[in-house]
Formats: sequence, C-alpha cells, structure tokens
Amino acid sequence: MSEYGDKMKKVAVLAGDGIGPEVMAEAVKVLDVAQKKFDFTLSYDYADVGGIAIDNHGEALPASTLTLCENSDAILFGSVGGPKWESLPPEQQPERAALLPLRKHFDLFCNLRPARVFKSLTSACPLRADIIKDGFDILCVRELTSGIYFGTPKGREGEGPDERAYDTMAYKRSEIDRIARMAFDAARLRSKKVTSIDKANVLTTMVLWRQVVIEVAKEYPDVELAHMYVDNATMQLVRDPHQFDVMLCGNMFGDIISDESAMLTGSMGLLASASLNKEKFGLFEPAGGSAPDIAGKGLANPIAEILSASMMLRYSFGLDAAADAIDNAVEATLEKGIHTADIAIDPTRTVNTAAMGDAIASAL
Ligand SMILES: NC(=O)c1ccc[n+]([C@@H]2O[C@H](COP(=O)([O-])OP(=O)(O)OC[C@H]3O[C@@H](n4cnc5c(N)ncnc54)[C@H](O)[C@@H]3O)[C@@H](O)[C@H]2O)c1
Ligand SMILES: CC(C)[C@H](C(=O)O)[C@@H](O)C(=O)O
Ligand SMILES: [Mg+2]
Repeated sequence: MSEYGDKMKKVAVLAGDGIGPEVMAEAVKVLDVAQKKFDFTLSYDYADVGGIAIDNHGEALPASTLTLCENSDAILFGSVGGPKWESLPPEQQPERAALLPLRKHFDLFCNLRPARVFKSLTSACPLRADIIKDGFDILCVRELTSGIYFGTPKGREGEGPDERAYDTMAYKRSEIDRIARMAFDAARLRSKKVTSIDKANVLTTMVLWRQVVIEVAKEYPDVELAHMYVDNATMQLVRDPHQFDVMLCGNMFGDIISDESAMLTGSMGLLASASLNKEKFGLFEPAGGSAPDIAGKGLANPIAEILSASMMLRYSFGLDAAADAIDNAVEATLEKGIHTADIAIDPTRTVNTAAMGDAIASAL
C-alpha cells in the first residue's frame, strides 16, 4: 500500500525497450478510461529499465528505478533487451541485469500466464480447425525465482576444446510446495485439473518436484492431478490443447510452454502475465519480448500489455469489475474484426498499435 491511502494506487511504469513503450502507451490509455468508469485512481511514475537504462544511466536496473518500484503498489512492465545490447557481457545485458533481479528482489515466485483462444480468432490459431473446435483455456503457472535460472554454481572456465560452461538446476522442497499450492488454488477456481510438467525420468530436481506436487495434491482431493514429461507436454499442446487446464511448470519449462501456448492463441502479442509474491505485490508484463523485428513500426499488438494491466487491477488491487470490463472490451474489439497485423484475418484490413488501443478504450 502506498502513502496515498486506499483509493490511490501507485504504479511504477517501466516500458523498457523495443515495442515496450508502444504497447505501454495503449495500456495506460485503457487504464485511464477504466479509472473514470470504475472510480479508482492510479498514479503513474515512469522510469527507465533495460537497454534504455543502460544508455541513459549506465546500468539496466538503476537504483532510482528499483527504489521507485519499492515505493509503488505494482509494477507495470513492457519488455527489455534487443540487438543493441547483445554484445555486452551477458551479466550486464537487460534480461539478466534488470528483469531477473527485479523478479528475485521482490520474490515474484508465481508467474501466471493465461492462454485461451478467442472465439473470433480461431483462424489465427496455427492448429487445424478440427483440433481447436472445442477451444482451449490454459493457465500456465510458472515458478519464477528459482530453478536453472538462478541455481548456483553457474559459470564458465578453461579454454580451447576443454572450455566449459555450466548452470545448476536446483529446487528446494519449500519452493516447489508454494508454487504447487498456487496451481491447485487456481485450478479450484477453474476446471479443477492440474498437469504438472516435469522431466522426472532424467533430472533429480524433477524427481523431488513430482514428489512434492503429489504431497501437496493430497490437500486438494477435489482437484485432478496428472504428470507429464515436458517433451510430451510440448507435443500434446499442439495435438490437443483442450486437455489442459492448469499447467504447473518450473522456471525454464514454463518459459517454453508459455511461448508455445501464446502462439496457439494466435500471436505472442496476446499473452499477458502476472508475476506475484506472497503479499500479492506484482510485476505485470506481456509474456513476449521487445520484438525488435517490428519495433517502431506501429505493428505491435498491444493486447498482451492491456491484459497485463487488467491482471494488475485484478491480482494486486482487487478491482475485479474493472479487470472484467477490460477483458470484455478486448474480446468485443476482436469480435468487431479490429485486428493488428499479427492476428489479421484479412491482411489488407489491419489497424496499427494505437488504433487497436483506441478501439479497446472506446469499447470500454
Ligand atoms: N519480458 C521481457 O522483457 C522479454 C521477454 C522475452 C524476450 N525478451 C527479449 O526480447 C528480445 C527479442 O526476443 P525474441 O525475438 O526471442 O522474442 P519476442 O517475443 O520479442 O519476439 C518473438 C516474435 O513474436 C513477435 N511478437 C512479440 N510480441 C509481439 C506483439 N506484441 N505483437 C506482435 N508480434 C509480437 C515478434 O515480432 C517476433 O516475431 C530479446 O532481447 C529477448 O531477450 C524480453
Ligand atoms: C527475457 C527472459 C529473461 C524472460 C524469461 O526467460 O523468463 C522471458 O523470456 C519471459 O518469458 O519472461
Ligand atoms: Mg519467455
């Protein structure tokens, strides 16, 4: 809670790089309408993060940006990274020096990535019509602050043919337990099925993962639990996505599964995400990246950022009615046939990023 009291929520707006600023402008546009309609007030504080912060301040996560986030009620994030900063030492690059530290600093262990096929967009789904005839509605619950992303040791040593590099995949029982509970709690509000994605046939970490998930499941007898190896899961997602409800994943498998499920909805530009800690403080960002191939051209789909803003209202501020209204406005806009290029049914009739934001704002 900020010092502004119950009604005013302080949002740190970190647009970042590439398409980040373009899609952020549309999310703010929609949030502005939502505030008037639902009588709540947000204050926005903008700060640099990622490549732009390296350019302006010499580091990807300046202390001033981190302090702003600490003094805010939520973080609305765009995306970071891009070719301009790829030649820096890996630990100074935007992804590793800004996004991962932010997740770790605020203990944002629970990453929710919902993917569902919008009725009006079934033709944008790359799967055959008979496969998606029943639609799909998947929630990827991804562990976000541990696993191979953060395990130590991590390093590179030696030279010549003997040079080696290594990462460590490690999970503590408590880390698996808490993310599993989030998945089961979420499933209770949905179709009551959790599929835990692992690689317990090869990785010791994943043997513990499966064991802990089975233990947690005993407290949720009303929720069905299935286990699936990650290689099979990526295949089953394209064979029959309808079979999944909640997919519970470790950090790296969730990264991969969520991009795959995003594309099944029609575009990376549709997949929102919430990264939450146990106090429900959160960072809200599209699952996709800075999309350097389309940045600056007005081609980016702002829906993932707009739906991330909606998740912020729902999960961090408890403003469910406003969040529902934004989600419905997105759906209504898509149903009117208003599409950016990435999801266009008729490529000769597309709107740009700002026009998509305008249409959603006016539908709201
Ligand atoms: N959260 C983040 O900040 C984040 C997430 C993923 C990748 N990245 C970074 O972004 C950069 C580019 O990564 P990448 O190319 O692997 O993945 P990406 O998600 O940026 O792009 C993959 C493809 O999806 C398309 N796409 C993504 N978002 C879109 C949108 N809103 N509308 C329309 N099309 C969209 C892109 O045009 C591209 O063709 C890298 O530096 C990567 O590390 C950042
Ligand atoms: C940019 C990168 C560090 C990040 C991740 O791997 O978590 C991204 O791909 C994501 O999915 O949020
Ligand atoms: Mg990813």
